[in-house]
Amino acid sequence: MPKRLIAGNWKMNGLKAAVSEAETVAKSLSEQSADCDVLICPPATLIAVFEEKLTGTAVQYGGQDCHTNESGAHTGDISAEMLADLGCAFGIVGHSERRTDHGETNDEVKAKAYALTRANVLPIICIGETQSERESGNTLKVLTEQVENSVPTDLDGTKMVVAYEPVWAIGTGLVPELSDIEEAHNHIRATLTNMGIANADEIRLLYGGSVKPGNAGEILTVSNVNGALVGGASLKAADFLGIIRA
Ligand SMILES: O=C[C@H](O)COP(=O)(O)O
Repeated sequence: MPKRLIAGNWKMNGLKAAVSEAETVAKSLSEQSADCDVLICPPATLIAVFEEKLTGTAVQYGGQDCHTNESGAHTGDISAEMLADLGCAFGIVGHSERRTDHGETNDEVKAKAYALTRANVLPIICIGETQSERESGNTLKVLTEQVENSVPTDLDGTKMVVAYEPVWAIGTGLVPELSDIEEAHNHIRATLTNMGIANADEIRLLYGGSVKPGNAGEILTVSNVNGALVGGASLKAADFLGIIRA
């Protein structure tokens, strides 16, 4: 079974003072190690501060998005190489907020995953159904389509992470039944295997959507759940540590 990954996504939250929360997490892990990898993806404005404060600690850090090109005239964008330059271990791509706010397609998400791989940054590829897709009984169909079209087939399974985030569970306090999470994760694993991806059984499948200290323990026991992608609860060290220790 792959080593668990507990990843925090700060989204568009956090000024410089917030880095102390990440430092508190790192200090706690130095006093008592955790049986999982720990990652925080701050806003791009803080990545250089993370490099300064967290290099050499047990807290890895990463980006929330990247451009597909290495450099060029793309105002406001950041390349995978720029993330690598600051020591980012991972990069999130295809988060539902990027798909919604910026109209990102599966093809673009896949291209971004390749860009990260080019720069030796591990992609965390996000997928997940909307509420209406779930209500119309199309959850597994949507997941199949997203996995088949967002995940590169020629990357080794140890070199990527897939995050299942039901869109309706993000930031709402709503969480699927554990049996629904299990069905989705088993389906995602089977789809990745059917795609012929090498070491598909080693791909870490994260669950994301209203993960809190109080529900993380049971979610992390679900078959084929190899970690969590945490939004709101990753902003405060106490909450994030509660999930890491769950
Ligand atoms: O990337 C993280 C997810 O969108 C989950 O966010 P949340 O934990 O605030 O629901």
